[in-house]
Amino acid sequence: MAESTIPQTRRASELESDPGDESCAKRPKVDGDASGVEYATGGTEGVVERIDEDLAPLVKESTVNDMQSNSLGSEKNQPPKRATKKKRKQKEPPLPESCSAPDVLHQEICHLLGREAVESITASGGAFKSPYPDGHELEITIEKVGSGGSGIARAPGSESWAIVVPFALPEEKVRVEIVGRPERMYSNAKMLEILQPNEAWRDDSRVRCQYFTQCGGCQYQMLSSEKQLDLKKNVITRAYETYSKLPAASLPSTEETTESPLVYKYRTKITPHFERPRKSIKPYDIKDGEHPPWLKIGFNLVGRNETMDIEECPIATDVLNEQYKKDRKDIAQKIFSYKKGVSLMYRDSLDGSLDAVEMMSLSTTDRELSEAFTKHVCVTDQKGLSREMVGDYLFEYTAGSFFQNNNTILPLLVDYVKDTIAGPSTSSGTKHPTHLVDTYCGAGLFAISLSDRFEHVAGIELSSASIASAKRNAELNQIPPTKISFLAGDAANIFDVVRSFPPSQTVVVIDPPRKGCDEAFIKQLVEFRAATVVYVSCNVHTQARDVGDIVRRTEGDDEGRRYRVERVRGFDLFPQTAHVESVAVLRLF
Ligand SMILES: C[S@@+](CC[C@H](N)C(=O)[O-])C[C@H]1O[C@@H](n2cnc3c(N)ncnc32)[C@H](O)[C@@H]1O
Repeated sequence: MAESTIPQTRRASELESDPGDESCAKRPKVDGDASGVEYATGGTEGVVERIDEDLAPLVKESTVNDMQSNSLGSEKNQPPKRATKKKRKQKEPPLPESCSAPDVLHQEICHLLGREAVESITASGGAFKSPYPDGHELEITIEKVGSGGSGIARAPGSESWAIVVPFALPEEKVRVEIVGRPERMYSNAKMLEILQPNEAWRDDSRVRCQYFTQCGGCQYQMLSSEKQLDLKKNVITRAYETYSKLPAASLPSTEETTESPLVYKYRTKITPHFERPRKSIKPYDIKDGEHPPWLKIGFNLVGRNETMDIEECPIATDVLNEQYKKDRKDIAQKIFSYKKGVSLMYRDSLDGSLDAVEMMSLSTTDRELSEAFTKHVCVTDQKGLSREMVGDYLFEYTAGSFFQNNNTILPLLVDYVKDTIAGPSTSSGTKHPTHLVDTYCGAGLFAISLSDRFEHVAGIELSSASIASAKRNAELNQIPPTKISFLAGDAANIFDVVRSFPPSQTVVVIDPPRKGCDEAFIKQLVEFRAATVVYVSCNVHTQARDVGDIVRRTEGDDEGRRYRVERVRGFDLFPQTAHVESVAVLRLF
């Protein structure tokens, strides 16, 4: 197993091209070639770190400042206009793409201010006309927490403007400073002082990280676990209300969010980054142990595309922090040798010194005694091999490719899917489905973990590296190829492969990246009409959109076989942050 003390690095721009890292946008169209050919992809990652969804800029240019400077200037004292220099009309930025983080926030602001009011202000050209300039200080009372984790308030004395404040809680009276240009119907603000805390929710003694409120990674460290779980449940409910477009009566109540067994030290992958020194800094010998004050290695500052220096991350596992701290020293020593900015990768793995086949052949007692099942190491090479157990199954995958980032909650997630597949028992007893299709299967997490319940299992995944891992994982877990098969390709291609699977005895698991499923996939899924569909997602907004689409497409079916949403539940894969993993179960009736 590749385990390296020198971090293998690549530029942030390369990481950003990973398919799994795409933030939610318009439903993707299928690429020209959907023929089942292999697509070579790099590593993938379902959850984007460091994003502050509430503060993600809608547009870079054209805000009220520009518009006002164009419209408010008095004609009297202006020099005569030159006939050749025509004033360019400022265009308002387009609405954010449906389901994107800015759109989710926009919908929440519409809900707060009233949709009609927002529409009429937008029609009159006032959507970017803030009552406040950058730097203005004021006192406000927070009304709610947005899905991205920030507090949202109505501007005092104004029914038509909102203020978004990270780390502020409902009912809190806070003094804030407006930062930056206005966004559509709101200003961003930073909290200066909490004048009246929400004592029922806030307890700052819970905060474990010295960088909390500066780093953009966590939003909720001041909250109890129960409150975090509750907020995430509400995010799911709101997402379905807003994006599924299904009648409220047809939706089940969102179940209680499943808590992560570890709420700190759970994160098994982190990707801190740093920039090369500015050209104005002349190279010099850095003393042993010195960390130049201008060198920032870490994660983004909240709401900014700027790195802050971070020595450790308390939500990451111990082995990751140990290796990272060591590497920071090495990087500082040789910082002038870097010609480009670098994204580092740290992946927690079981120690790979014992051969995987040998490891899996150990008896239960020997497993309990063997370090192979307990000793953790840190893998820093994107192409290195990482290894982890989920329940009784062993998974190996290349460290830079997709694997879920919180090992402690995975058995709970897998068991929920397993139990829910069985369906409600009937008077004639429950007949368990016999066939499983795992789409967007990565290294085979669901296909392999659920395989003991099925006669035949098929998985599909775009990344050929992940498919190679899935095949190897099936072997390691002694699942014969006559029972399980994996295909590299676009998810929609699986429906050609599983023609022999009886739909009434088949479960389809869907676990796409943040952008959700494309139309070709949904169309074929609906045509296939599996008895049960389990949709796992790290972006509940695209999930709600897709689930609504699936259900609507089966309305009016001649044979009356429609999908209904039977269950929806969140899993807290990312405690202390506003992210939630959501599982929806659709059953054909
Ligand atoms: C959120 S991950 C889920 C992986 C896996 N189910 C797991 O839990 O480990 C999404 C996966 O979808 C893959 N993917 C992205 N676009 C795809 C497509 N069009 N067809 C098939 N797989 C795709 C990514 O490579 C990534 O492995």
